[in-house]
Amino acid sequence: MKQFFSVADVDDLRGIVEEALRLKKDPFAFEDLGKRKTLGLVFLNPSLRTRLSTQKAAIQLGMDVMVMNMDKDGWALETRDGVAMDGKTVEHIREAAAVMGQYCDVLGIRSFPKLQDREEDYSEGLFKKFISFCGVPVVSLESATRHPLQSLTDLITIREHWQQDRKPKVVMAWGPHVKALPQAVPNSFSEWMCKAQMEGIVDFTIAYPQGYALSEAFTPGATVTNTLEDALQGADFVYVKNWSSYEDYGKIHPVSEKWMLDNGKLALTNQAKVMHCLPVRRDVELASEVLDGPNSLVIQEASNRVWAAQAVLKRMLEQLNKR
Ligand SMILES: NCCC[C@H](NC(=O)CCC(=O)O)C(=O)O
Ligand SMILES: NC(=O)OP(=O)(O)O
Repeated sequence: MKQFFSVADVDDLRGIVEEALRLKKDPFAFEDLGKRKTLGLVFLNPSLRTRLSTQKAAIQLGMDVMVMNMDKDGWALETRDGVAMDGKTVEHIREAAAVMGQYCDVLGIRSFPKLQDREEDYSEGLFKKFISFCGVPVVSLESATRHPLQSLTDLITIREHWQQDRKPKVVMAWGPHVKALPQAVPNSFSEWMCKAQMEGIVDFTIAYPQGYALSEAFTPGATVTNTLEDALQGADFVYVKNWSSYEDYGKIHPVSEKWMLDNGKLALTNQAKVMHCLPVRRDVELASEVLDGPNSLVIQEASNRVWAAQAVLKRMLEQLNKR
């Protein structure tokens, strides 16, 4: 694996999930694979889970890890080409990425969308430039439009909690929030679930209020509804997430119906397990009675971030060692 940016970088969905679950059973089975290899994690935005789980995964593979909080500790980064840097930016991504590629064998980068210009965000310009200038394999730690380590984790978590013969009904349900959030997590979850649906692993439904449709590029084959109660009927997993409007890009539309998942709404499901990528705003996005209740998987889900990252890094190291 040379990059991990989207579901398209994985050619065997079932295979990578089983690989991650084997690593969970035997975390140090490949502790020499990453010996004398360095992982660099570059953050342009905050992170708890991605930062710690990816470090832990790398350490368990024997790698050394360096973390750069570019937003706080780095020079102000210029990403545009063809501009004289006579303003606030100090260093161009061309040099910054190339230099980090000299120090590291694998790099990860987190860069959220600005939510101002849809075309700019959805072009993934910063991520693509980082890949082309650093010259080493790159793992997305959440880009403008996707969060593949989270989505792989989510598929692993569903697989782990589903032992029945029939396919589980997985519902991604929009939840309220106080501010405009990216579409990266829901785009990515949908992209992974649509592929899983095509491979006969799940049935996938998305529920959101009017005005919150995602880009159709991320939802091929998904069942879509604007009624939360309809979606929840018979659900085996409910994946709660807020996102801002894609159509009216980055905006929040007032929603009159109650969209926060609480125990009353959860009762409509097939005793569904409840998932969320975290961080979550309690009693805004998701009721604390659900988060603290027996159906919540959020902590196991966060725990599984380690195995998703370890499976991805293992594949990258195997590719590097072939050279
Ligand atoms: N990495 C997981 C989610 C990150 C981000 N959430 C946030 O920015 C939450 C911010 C807040 O609640 O103020 C998102 O939704 O894409
Ligand atoms: N779920 C997730 O990516 O969490 P962090 O933003 O804390 O890394």
